[in-house]
Amino acid sequence: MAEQKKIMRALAGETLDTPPIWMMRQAGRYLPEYKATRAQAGDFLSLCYNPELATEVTLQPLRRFDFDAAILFADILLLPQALGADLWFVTGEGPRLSTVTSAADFAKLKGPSDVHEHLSPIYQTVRNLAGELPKQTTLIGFAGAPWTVATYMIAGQGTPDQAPAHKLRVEQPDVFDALIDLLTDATIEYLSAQIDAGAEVVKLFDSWAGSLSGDAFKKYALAPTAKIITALKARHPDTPIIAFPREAGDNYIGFAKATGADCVALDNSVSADWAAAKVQVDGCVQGNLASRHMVTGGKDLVDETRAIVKAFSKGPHIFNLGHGITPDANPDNVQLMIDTVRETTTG
Ligand SMILES: Cc1c2[nH]c(c1CCC(=O)O)Cc1[nH]c(c(CCC(=O)O)c1C)Cc1[nH]c(c(CCC(=O)O)c1C)Cc1[nH]c(c(C)c1CCC(=O)O)C2
Repeated sequence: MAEQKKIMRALAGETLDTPPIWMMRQAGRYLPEYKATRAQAGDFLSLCYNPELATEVTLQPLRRFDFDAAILFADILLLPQALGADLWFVTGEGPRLSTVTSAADFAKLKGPSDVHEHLSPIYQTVRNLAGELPKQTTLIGFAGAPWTVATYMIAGQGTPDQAPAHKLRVEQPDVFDALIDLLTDATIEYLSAQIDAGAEVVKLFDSWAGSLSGDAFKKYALAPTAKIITALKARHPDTPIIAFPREAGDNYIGFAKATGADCVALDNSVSADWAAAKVQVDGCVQGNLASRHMVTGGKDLVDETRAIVKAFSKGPHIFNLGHGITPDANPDNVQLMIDTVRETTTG
């Protein structure tokens, strides 16, 4: 058997001497070459839907840095667009969507298996990448988790507290539940097609999971994730799945077991020592260096990177940031992080 890629070994539960590394938003505005390709595409969405240029920006960080994975260049909001929502990005502000706040709005959306034609350029990008990536590099596909995607569809934009989504959840539970169910089924379709196109791992981003608690967390973060993972495992039993219930806090405990995820990605609000004891006991974890170190660098970056590698050294671990790298980051700090991880022996 050919030697397995490091990420696949960690996801299978192996403890490695040095953890594999990749970085959320590794293709992005901190790289001048990304900005140049985005300008060539015209705007962010045109870049996402252009397989040739989306392939190019996915590969750009790998030319600079020896990462163990590439993540498909796309966005979690392409799925709502495929379901019929209007989507546009306001420069300097972020995404805007047509809103879903009533049964009538919901009725206008398409069905789960109607998404493929709209998303076919994304599948083409995955096919391109599967053919072009170096053989030691793992290709990660992704989607937003239903709750997080719903927060954008309901509010029509990002919100600090997800209040419009909570309001719909409480005041019109039938509409809210129908939207979560539709997103759950459409996400199964979308990720399954990414796997068919060549994604070796898929990741579910639940960026706003931390605003759910108690039964609401179980019903809208945990249960949809479990349903998606169960359906994907039935169709693609050998494809590992990473779940990222960001800022879940104590709800990280038991999340992998309850959902069937092969790996739980950790934000940087939890300490690595706590997560090693409470979360890594169930399997692979990913994370959890604060993104600000990619801006500030120096001794602080080195110390914190070493501490994270050490804390997770007794079990399977994929080194990553706790959230995406920001546009003001310095690429030299990314190299310093990689060098530090690989110089820190975990034995
Ligand atoms: C919530 C969310 C979105 N998108 C995503 C999430 C979940 C992860 C998270 O919490 O960050 C996920 C995402 N977005 C993007 C990727 C590509 C893969 C990667 O490099 O990680 C991934 C995995 C590209 C992107 N998605 C976006 C950019 C910046 C767009 C640009 O070039 O102007 C990139 C590279 C835009 C985007 N897309 C979204 C927002 C809120 C914004 C605006 C904020 C910002 O500008 O950073 C929605």
